[in-house]
Amino acid sequence: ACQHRLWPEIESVVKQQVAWARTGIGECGQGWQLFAEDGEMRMYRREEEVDGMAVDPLKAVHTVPGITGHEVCHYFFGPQYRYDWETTLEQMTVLETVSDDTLVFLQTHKRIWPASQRDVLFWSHMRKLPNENDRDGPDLWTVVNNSTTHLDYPPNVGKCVRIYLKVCLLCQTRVDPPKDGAPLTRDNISCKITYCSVVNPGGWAPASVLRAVYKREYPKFLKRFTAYVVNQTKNKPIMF
Ligand SMILES: CCCCCc1ccc(-c2ccc(S(=O)(=O)CCO)cc2)cc1[C@H]1C[C@H]1c1ccccn1
Repeated sequence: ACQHRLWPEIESVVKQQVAWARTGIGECGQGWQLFAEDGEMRMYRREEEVDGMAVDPLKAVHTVPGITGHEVCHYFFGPQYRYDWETTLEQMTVLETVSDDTLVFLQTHKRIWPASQRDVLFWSHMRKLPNENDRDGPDLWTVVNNSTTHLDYPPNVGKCVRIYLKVCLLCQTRVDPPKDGAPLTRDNISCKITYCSVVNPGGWAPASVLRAVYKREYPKFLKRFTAYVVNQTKNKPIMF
């Protein structure tokens, strides 16, 4: 995979996205609005427009007991699970298997009235990262999704407007070992999740419609996805 045409871009985008995900909300400077809260989940957005279109950056943080960062990234990255948790997905195709940790997807999402239907073409890369802050702590895991091109699927040819996105899911496992030195169970682990996304809707869509869609869909997506991972892993050995 190191000699693949996408490799240089993957390297630089992953480093940039992970650094961005690691930057706390406070450090990011002002402009972040908390727009959704549910238990441990906090969702922030910043109102930004490009060519009159809302492309509001989103940053969500969540802590989920009983699962690891590797498990969260495994179920987010794997195409075989996506229809189970991605409610707005209409069609998903793996266009290219670059390597076992890098895929190219084409997805069409359900049309959201009154905007026209959207599709998105992106590479998706999953990677384990060394835990810089705590050398003997568990590693971090990340999945980065970044819009790309594919000669056979030029944008805006069919009925769908091509959107452009950059997404980073960064996961940090936390282990609280049992006092009595008993073996680890899922009661002793939790995962701190940071989900960052910037979605450019491609063609025109009213900012009010886009903002209403994001406000409704993002909290739903993160809650449904994390509940899915808890349910899929609860009777399986812990995947660190
Ligand atoms: C007028 C609406 C235009 C935008 C429609 C649209 C398209 C793609 C996407 C999207 C595509 C990929 C990702 S992901 O994180 O890489 C996971 C893999 O699927 C995430 C979100 C979102 C939305 C917007 C529905 C809104 C929405 C928001 C969160 C989740 C689902 N839907």
